Amino acid sequence: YLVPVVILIVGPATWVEKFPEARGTRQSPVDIVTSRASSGGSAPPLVWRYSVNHPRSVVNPGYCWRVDENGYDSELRGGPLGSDVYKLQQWHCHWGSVNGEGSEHTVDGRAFSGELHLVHWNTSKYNSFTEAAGQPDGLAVLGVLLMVGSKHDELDKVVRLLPYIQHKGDKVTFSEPLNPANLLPKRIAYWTYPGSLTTPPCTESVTWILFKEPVQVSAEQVRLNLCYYVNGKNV
Ligand SMILES: C[C@H](CNC(=O)c1ccc(S(N)(=O)=O)cc1)Cn1ccc2ccccc21
Ligand SMILES: [Zn+2]
Repeated sequence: YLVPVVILIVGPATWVEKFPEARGTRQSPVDIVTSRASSGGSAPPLVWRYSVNHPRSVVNPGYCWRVDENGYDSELRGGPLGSDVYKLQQWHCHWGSVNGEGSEHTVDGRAFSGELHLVHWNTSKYNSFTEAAGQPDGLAVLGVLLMVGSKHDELDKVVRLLPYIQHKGDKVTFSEPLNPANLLPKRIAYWTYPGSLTTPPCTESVTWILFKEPVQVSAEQVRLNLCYYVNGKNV
């Protein structure tokens, strides 16, 4: 007898049907082929300043976790961003189900255990994040590659709250001082390219800035991230 084979394609391959942007010319993530990257030339330095003492919310959006900055002031400018000033809207992470394959971007074909995204929007040109999210120069995302190593103290301020947001839509607000700049690597060399949101609607509105140096997080911190987002606890 013939076994009915139902191939359920719910991943990126079907996104094009619902989100025409996903068929675009600047889709993210990409594999960074380091030999083809040009040197930065005379780009101005990338500069950032974040607010530390304000209430933040950790949300379970249904994949990994997201920290909302709740509109508090911050600035990202310079580098590939021309003369525009961008503001941090939220930051979130992407983990894989198995250690060592969670990152979205790969470097010379190599994946990392996870990837942190600090999402900024262009306040020089647009009036809201949602408006900016639809514009080619609307967003700038700092990408940080995560690898298993020593425990990350700043990230732990979020990881220790994960048990309280086990289900999709859960949200917990905390006011412990936290400096997003401490999530970035010590050396700030980066690759940059014009890309898109990596999740639907995959809008081509992101100037990607991916730091070359990975940041270390402990195996326990990866496990905690995984156990709340892999066993379907957040559905
Ligand atoms: C942005 C909004 C929801 N998506 C995001 O905020 C988002 C941010 C960063 C990434 S990543 N992984 O690339 O850093 C992915 C998604 C979708 N959305 C809602 C209204 C709206 C209007 C135009 C375009 C998109 C719009
Ligand atoms: Zn992301």
